[in-house]
Amino acid sequence: MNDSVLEQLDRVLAARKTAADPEASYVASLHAKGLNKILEKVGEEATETILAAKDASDETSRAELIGETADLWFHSLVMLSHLNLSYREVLQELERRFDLSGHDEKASRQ
Ligand SMILES: N=c1c2ncn([C@@H]3O[C@H](COP(=O)(O)OP(=O)(O)OP(=O)(O)O)[C@@H](O)[C@H]3O)c2ncn1[C@@H]1O[C@H](COP(=O)(O)O)[C@@H](O)[C@H]1O
Repeated sequence: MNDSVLEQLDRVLAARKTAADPEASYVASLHAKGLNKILEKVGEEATETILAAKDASDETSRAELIGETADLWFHSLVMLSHLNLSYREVLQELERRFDLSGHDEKASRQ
């Protein structure tokens, strides 16, 4: 597999935005319902992630936290796609902050 999962998902999300039946595709149904519905889902998944994290004591609940975080990331990607943005801009921003922080140098000095 050459492409990352994010890259592959990005392509699927782009295709669902323009050429998919909302009856057959969950992502197309979110786009058809509009930004407010997508933001509602992001909020719901963020709350579910927080609740799962507060209860992440054993293997089962930690697996639930991973699942909720995946739902949150997924719905955040749909939100970005709806607004003609993608994970790439977010990664660029994280890279920029990482470069600015001089992270490696600081850590090795401690
Ligand atoms: N990664 C996901 C993914 N993660 C979560 N979900 C869906 O997100 C929803 C999560 O919402 P909830 O847990 O609140 O469940 P719900 O009560 O059914 O949701 P609502 O009725 O409130 O909308 C579920 O319907 C999940 O199926 C996803 N749906 C799709 N994908 C990816 O998106 C691709 C395109 O999907 P389609 O557009 O459906 O073809 C797929 O190939 C997958 O790779």
